[in-house]
Amino acid sequence: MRRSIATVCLSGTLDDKLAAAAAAGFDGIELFENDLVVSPWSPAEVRSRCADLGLTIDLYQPFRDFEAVPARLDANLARASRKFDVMAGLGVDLMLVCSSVSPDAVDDDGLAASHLRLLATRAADRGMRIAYEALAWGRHVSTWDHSWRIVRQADHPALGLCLDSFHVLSRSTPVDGIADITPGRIFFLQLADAPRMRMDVLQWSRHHRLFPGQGSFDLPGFVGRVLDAGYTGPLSLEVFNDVFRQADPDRTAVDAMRSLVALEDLMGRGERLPAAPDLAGYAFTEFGVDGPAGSDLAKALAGLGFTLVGQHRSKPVQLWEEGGCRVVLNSAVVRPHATLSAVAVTSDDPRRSTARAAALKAPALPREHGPREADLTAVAAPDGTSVFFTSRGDAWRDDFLSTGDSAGDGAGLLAVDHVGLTQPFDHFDEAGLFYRGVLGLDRVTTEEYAAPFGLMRSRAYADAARRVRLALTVALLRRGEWAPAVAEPQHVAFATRDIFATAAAIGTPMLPVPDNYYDDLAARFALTDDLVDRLRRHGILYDRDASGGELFQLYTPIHGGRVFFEVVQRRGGYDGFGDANAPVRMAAHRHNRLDLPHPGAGGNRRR
Ligand SMILES: O=C(O)c1ccc(O)c(O)c1
Ligand SMILES: [Mg+2]
Repeated sequence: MRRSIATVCLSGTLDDKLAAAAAAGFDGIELFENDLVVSPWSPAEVRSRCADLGLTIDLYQPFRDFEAVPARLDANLARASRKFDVMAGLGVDLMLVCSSVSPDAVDDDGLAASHLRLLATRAADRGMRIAYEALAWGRHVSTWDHSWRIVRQADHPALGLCLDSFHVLSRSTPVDGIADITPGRIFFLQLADAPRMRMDVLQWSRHHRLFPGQGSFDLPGFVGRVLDAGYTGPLSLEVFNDVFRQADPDRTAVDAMRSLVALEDLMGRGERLPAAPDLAGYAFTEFGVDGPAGSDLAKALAGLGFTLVGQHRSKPVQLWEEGGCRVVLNSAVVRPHATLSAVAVTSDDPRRSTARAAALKAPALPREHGPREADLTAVAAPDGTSVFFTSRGDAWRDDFLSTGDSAGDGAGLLAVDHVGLTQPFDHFDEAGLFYRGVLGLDRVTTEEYAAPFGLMRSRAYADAARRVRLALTVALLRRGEWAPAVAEPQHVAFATRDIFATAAAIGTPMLPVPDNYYDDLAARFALTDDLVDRLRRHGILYDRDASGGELFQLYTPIHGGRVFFEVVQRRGGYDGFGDANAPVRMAAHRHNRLDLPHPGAGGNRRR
C-alpha cells in the first residue's frame, strides 16, 4: 500500500517537511495550505521539489466552510477556482473539503449536496476531484455516515469521501457500515490515533492526535473496513500534535513510518513483518558507569546478594549474577554517572528479532568484536538504550572469564521482573511504539498519578507469557528546573519467591519508608496488624488489584546518580507495577539523596 503523510504532522518549513518525509520512505504527502503559503517556492517549484524527492502530492487541504453557506456561494466558488489554479501548478488533482463550521451554514442536506455537486462539476472541468470530510465538530455534518448520505445525494463522479479515523472513532459512530460504501467512493483515507479523553473534540483533535498504535483507537479494525469498501488509495497520516509540531521532523517522520509499517502488519495486509519470536526473558541488563558510579553499583549489587562472577576478556566490563539475574557493569562506555545502557532479551530467533527491528526502522548498532566475542545483534531504542537479542544457551557469557566465584542463593532473587525507563517528555509515545513493535509486546497498563515533582504517566508493556515486562514513565509536563537531580531515573526490578526472606537476607531496609504510608495501607486494604508490622519493619511496599492479586516491593536508594533497583514478589496474578506506590518511592528517594534525617523504620514517629 502507498504511504503518505500530511505536512501538518511535521515541524519546520515546507523544505524541512518534504526532506523528512522522503528520507523516512514515504511515497507521498498531503499538502497543508499553510505550509505552501509560508513557502518561498511557487506551486510549480514545490511540484518539482517533490518529484526530485520521489514524493507525490496526493491531496491539497483544507478547503473550509463551503457547503450549505448560501450567502457565500458565489464567493466560495471564486475562492475554489483560485485554489484549483494553485492545485494545477502543484500537479495535484484532489482537494479536501471539510464540513462547514460556519455559523452561517444551514442545516439542509439537499442544499449541501447541490453545492458540493456544483463544486465537483467545476473541479471535473479541470480534471480534478473533491473529497468531502465530516469534521467531528462540523456545524451540521459531523459523522461519516451523514457525509456519505450527502455525497450519495450529490451523485457526481468527481465527488467522494475523505474518511479520517480521528473524526470517525472520536465520535464512537458505528463503523461497520463503512464496508458497504460504494466501491470507488472513498477518495482518501486519513489516519490518526489518539488517547481516549473526555474533552472538547476540537481540542482533542488539534492537540492530542498520535500515530497509529500510540493511542487507544482500533485502527486495524477501522482500516480493515475501509479496505473492504474497495479503497486502494494511500494510507495517509494526519496527526495534529503539540509535541510533533516542535520536534525534529526527521525523527518524527521515522516514528510515523514505523507506525504505518506496524499497522499494516497488524491488519495482515500489505507488507508483513517478520513475526516477533517468543522471548524467554531478560538475559542481562547493562549499566554504563564511570569510576565512582561503578563502585557504588557494585556495592549495591553485593548488598542485594549478587556475586561478581565474570570479567570481560578484553574490556573493563564486569558480570554480576544472582539466580537468573545478570547485571553487567560496563566502564568502557564512558558516560557520567550510571546509565542503564543496554537490555538483552533472550529470543527464540535472534536473527528474526533483528530483521523485525530493521523492518521497523530501528537503527542497527555496530558492535566491535574481539576474537571470541559473541555475535550479539543490537539496535538503538529512541531513548538511547541498546537492545540486544541473544539466543538461548547464553553464548554471550563466553565473553567473560570466570572470577572463580559462582553465584550462590544470595538474597533469593530469581530473574528480572521488569525494566523501568523514564522517558524524556518529547519521546514517550515514540518509545512505546518502538519497544512494543520491536519486541512484539502488548500494552498492559496506562496509569497517571500525582508525584512530588509533578504529574506522571506510566505505561507498561509485556509479552504474552509475561517474561519480558517493560514500564515506561514520563512527567506529564517538561520537568521544572528545581528538582533536576531526580529527573529521569531508570531501574531494574528483580523477582523473588519470598520478599520477606529476601528482605531478611538484605538486612536493614535500604530505603526508609514513612510510617504514614503504613498507617494508610492498613486503612486502605484492611490488612492485619501483623502483616503491616512486617511490611513496616522491612520497608516493603504493598499493592492489591481488584481481583485480589498482590504485589510486594522493596527499593534501593538511587545509585550512581541515576539508577535504582527494586525487588518484587507478585501473588495471585497481579499484573501491574505498583504505580500507587511510586510517589512514596520518589519522596523516599528525595529524602535519601538529600540525606535528610529520617526517624527510621519500625514505628519511631517523628516528634
Ligand atoms: O482541525 C482541522 O481544522 C482539520 C482540518 C483538516 C482535516 O483533515 C482535519 O481532520 C481537521
Ligand atoms: Mg482530516
